[in-house]
Amino acid sequence: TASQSVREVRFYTLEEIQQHNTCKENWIIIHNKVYDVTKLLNEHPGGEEVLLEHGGIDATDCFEDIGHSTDARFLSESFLIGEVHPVSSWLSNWFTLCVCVSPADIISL
Ligand code: HEM
Repeated sequence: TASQSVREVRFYTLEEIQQHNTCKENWIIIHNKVYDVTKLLNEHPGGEEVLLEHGGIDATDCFEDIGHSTDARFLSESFLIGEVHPVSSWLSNWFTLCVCVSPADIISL
């Protein structure tokens, strides 16, 4: 039916994404999209270390610096679970610009 073809976007705040950075789960952010790469860890050709290092945070620069192939980008789709909530993302950028700290630092206080 028509309703089934509509893909809903699940939004996550940066705080929620951080909460899934545990020894059991590994969520990362690439271009404002959220990926649960827990099941990729063992199979990632670049190793699990780089993914773990970016758990709960933005891995866009690292992902792009490596120059991932088209295949890798296609593969990433299967780990996509949502997007960073726009307000959360905006606030984070604002904090980083104006206060030179990330909200994650404040939350951890
Ligand atoms: C959903 C996310 C990701 C997927 C599906 C993925 C997939 C892949 C694949 C298929 C390769 C083999 C080379 C290629 O096809 O381009 C690769 C290599 C690599 N990836 Fe990823 N990757 C992801 C995220 C990341 C992130 C976030 C980082 C860095 C923090 C990273 C770092 C690397 C490195 C260092 C290599 C090795 C490059 C080399 O040996 O020349 N990857 N990845």
